Amino acid sequence: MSCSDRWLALSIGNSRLHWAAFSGNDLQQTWDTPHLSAADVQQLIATQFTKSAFHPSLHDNADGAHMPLWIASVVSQQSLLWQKYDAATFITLEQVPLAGLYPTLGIDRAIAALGAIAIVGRPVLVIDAGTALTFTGVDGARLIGGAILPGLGLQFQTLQQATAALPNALPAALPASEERVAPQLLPPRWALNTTDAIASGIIYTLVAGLQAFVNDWWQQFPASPVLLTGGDRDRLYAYLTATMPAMASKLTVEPQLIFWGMRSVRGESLKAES
Ligand SMILES: Nc1ncnc2c1ncn2[C@@H]1O[C@H](COP(=O)(O)OP(=O)(O)O)[C@@H](O)[C@H]1O
Ligand SMILES: CC(C)(COP(=O)(O)O)[C@@H](O)C(=O)NCCC(=O)O
Ligand SMILES: [K+]
Repeated sequence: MSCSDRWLALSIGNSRLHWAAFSGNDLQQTWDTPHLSAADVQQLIATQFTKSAFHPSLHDNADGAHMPLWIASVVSQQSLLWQKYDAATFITLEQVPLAGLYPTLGIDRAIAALGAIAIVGRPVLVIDAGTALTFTGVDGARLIGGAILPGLGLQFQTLQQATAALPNALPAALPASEERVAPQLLPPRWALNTTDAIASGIIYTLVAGLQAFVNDWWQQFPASPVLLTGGDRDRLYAYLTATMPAMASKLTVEPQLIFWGMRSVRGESLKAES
């Protein structure tokens, strides 16, 4: 692969930015950053992403050509900052080859569904445990539909913000090695202190709701793969494993769905050009 095959994928979510460095179709690195200021973006463009604080894999990006940047954003204030970058491509729903998309569907959901199709085929259900938690189901080449609710972090935050006496009781994340096998991370359902009571209410309700959506999906599409992605995927998977191990064992955690989807969109777009 020559340097000119390198490109960046940027998925702009409501909490943060998700980056991937590709060489052609090979995903080489992924990392997350906070949302950027206009000055940050200008500097990244001016230095062609080689700024030391940015990402080590890009330090040798010095071949002169502007690094292609494919952007999928659900936060317009953040994507607008890249509008003057001549090597940026903004992915829109028109570039997603699925029928039944409605105009206000989040591009992240459409692209994650494409990514899921690319790796496991269809029908497939994507659960994105991000700022919002979303269900997005596709069959054949059509969006079946989905649902949106406050994500795990947001449920804890909003309860704290809207009440006078409640703390933010989001349990600390476990070290990665322990995350998938840690039943002790669950609070008792019938809690006897405030922190546990909040965690119990949010977590047991969330996993019960998730089970209801997944079971309904499997009634319509028996044995369809169900993929779990987003920043809270490991935490949620740990809760599911602890509460409903049989269901959890049939779900697949896939951190990079959005990038597989962006790779598909780019591939189709390059094919159409040539
Ligand atoms: N470093 C982090 N910064 C922000 N959120 C994080 C971080 N690590 C884990 N999370 C969890 O990820 C969730 C956000 O998911 P993510 O997929 O990153 O968001 P989005 O794509 O909507 O910006 C939060 O609810 C939070 O609990
Ligand atoms: C539902 C979302 C807020 C999820 O965003 P995220 O949690 O990934 O930051 C985003 O996909 C969005 O703004 N969707 C538009 C509404 C819809 O999908 O119907
Ligand atoms: K997301």
